[in-house]
Amino acid sequence: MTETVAMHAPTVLAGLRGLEFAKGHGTGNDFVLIADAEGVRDVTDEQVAVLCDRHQGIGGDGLIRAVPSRFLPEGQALLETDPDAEWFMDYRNNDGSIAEMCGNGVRAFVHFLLDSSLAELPEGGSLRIGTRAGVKEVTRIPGGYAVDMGPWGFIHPEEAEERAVDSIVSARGLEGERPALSITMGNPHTVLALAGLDELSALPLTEIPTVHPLPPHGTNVEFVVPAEPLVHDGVGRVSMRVHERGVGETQSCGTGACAAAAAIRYWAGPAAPAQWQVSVPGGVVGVTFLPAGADGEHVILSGPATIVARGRLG
Ligand SMILES: N[C@@H](CCC[C@H](N)C(=O)O)C(=O)O
Repeated sequence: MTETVAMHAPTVLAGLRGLEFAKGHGTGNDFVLIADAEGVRDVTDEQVAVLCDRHQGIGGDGLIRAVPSRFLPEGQALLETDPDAEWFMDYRNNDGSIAEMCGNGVRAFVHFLLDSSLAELPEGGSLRIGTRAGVKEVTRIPGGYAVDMGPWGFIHPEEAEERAVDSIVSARGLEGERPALSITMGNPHTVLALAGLDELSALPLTEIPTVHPLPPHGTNVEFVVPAEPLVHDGVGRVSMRVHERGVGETQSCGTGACAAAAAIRYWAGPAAPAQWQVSVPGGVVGVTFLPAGADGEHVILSGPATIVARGRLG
């Protein structure tokens, strides 16, 4: 569906008058997307926050600017070793803060490039996309996109390897402090397992959970419940809700789903499968762990991406 939306932009948006945008999502994780082919639309933190506001703006969990890598210092650095990374995903959380990576966002980003005729991609073909967490290869698959998210890692490797948990989380509505594991997917995540789906659905997630020790740049927090049985037809299954850094609760988090699967798989031990299905309030995403290479175990995230509307700022 394509429709035109006219906004009465407050003063803060005055400089963006006439800017074309799209609204898209991946499993309910929603974004305002803008194309900046000339590298001239450096949206301020305040403008991001207003555009993403669900009452005074367009509304979204984040804003994504599609800009040629050559216009950003971070992008130029990537082009030196990866000249195919023509486009850069400039991702911002809905409070205006910068995040290194967004798994649902990078699928929506590629879908937006195709929908805007800024790139072409046959099914089975791939694009290399610059992000603040390095270049990600995005492959078009039936019904969506599969992203090589790069290797996962522990944020506190010594503690994680010694005790299988490395931090403590408390959250409103959750009884007591719970052990957790902090994992990087380029951006930070802290994963804790709950007793069951009742406990998961009862969480209000209206306040930022407390994590100790807090990773240096804050963290996204994933509350997960492994399915029973955990593995069905060779696929591991987990339900997840997330409180995102710089956003609040979202319907889905792609990097969070990868971190959740990595934690549950680590806790389950060496017999755990490589393929996982992560159910989130906004749908289901797939997570697959590739055999370990020189830089660790790469994680493939797969799922849909949709553009629901296009418009122009008034
Ligand atoms: N929803 C995203 C993650 C977005 C960034 C996150 N809030 C952070 O600050 O790290 C995803 O799909 O990965």
